[in-house]
Amino acid sequence: MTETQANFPDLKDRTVLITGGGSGIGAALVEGFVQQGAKVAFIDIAEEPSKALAARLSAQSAHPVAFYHADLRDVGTVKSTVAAVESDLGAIRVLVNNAAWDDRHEIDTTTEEYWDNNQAINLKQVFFVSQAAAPGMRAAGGGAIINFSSIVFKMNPPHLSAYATAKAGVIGLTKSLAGRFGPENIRVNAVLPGMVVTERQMERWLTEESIAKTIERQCLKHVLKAADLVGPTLFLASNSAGSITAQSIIVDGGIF
Ligand SMILES: NC(=O)c1ccc[n+]([C@@H]2O[C@H](COP(=O)([O-])OP(=O)(O)OC[C@H]3O[C@@H](n4cnc5c(N)ncnc54)[C@H](O)[C@@H]3O)[C@@H](O)[C@H]2O)c1
Repeated sequence: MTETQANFPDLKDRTVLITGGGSGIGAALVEGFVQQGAKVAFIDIAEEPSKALAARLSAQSAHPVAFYHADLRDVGTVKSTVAAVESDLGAIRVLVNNAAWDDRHEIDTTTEEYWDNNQAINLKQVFFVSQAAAPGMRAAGGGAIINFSSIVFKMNPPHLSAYATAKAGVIGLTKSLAGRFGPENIRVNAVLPGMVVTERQMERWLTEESIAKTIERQCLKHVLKAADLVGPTLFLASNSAGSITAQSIIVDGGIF
């Protein structure tokens, strides 16, 4: 794990919204922005771990960490939750679209309902959260949106067709939003993690053997942890990346 010691003074007191901030990479991002002195809000569907995280970090934060319980698949809920964040913390200047659901499925048995649900969490909400946050960013003079994609869509994954489709879509969406919002000083970039070993990944998909196989493919021979995504995300959110937009940064230890 690489710990970030970076300090981005312009992130201090900035309103930051992170989707899926209750666990895994999202929770590390919430903590990373808190350490910069930002006003951090996060949305998650998982209530208990999110409440615990917000309580733990609020105790060490310059600003209380605000958790909003919401299901991002519902566009009406997205709109009302973003409006609540703005009303409580002011215009969102940094948006990190991190929430996702990396479920595996068989092509032969995939239903229309499954497909639509998968796109709703992995792609559709990324557009609608961005749409909801953009007017406030624009009125405040600009901002940064960071969308979480994945390297997996480049790897021909046999059981992830819906997720891989959505994650490739996130790249297209990133470039389109960057084109539309650039004149308004809103930068939009994507981050593509490789294999990041989180508690959930260990519970659901990873084994010691599969981890070893991936490390073999990486140039860097260490296991990537959630904290490894914090530095690149802070950088893209900060004024240090002020001329970077419409880009994708791969954080995979050197598989691609
Ligand atoms: N972990 C990895 O190896 C890896 C690899 C490549 C890309 N990524 C991407 O990085 C991001 C974070 O990955 P992670 O492994 O921490 O993900 P995760 O699945 O562990 O966490 C995602 C968070 O989103 C929340 N969430 C899920 N559905 C929701 C909904 N309908 N409404 C609101 N919140 C919801 C979950 O409760 C969870 O807290 C994701 O976009 C993922 O696709 C992760």
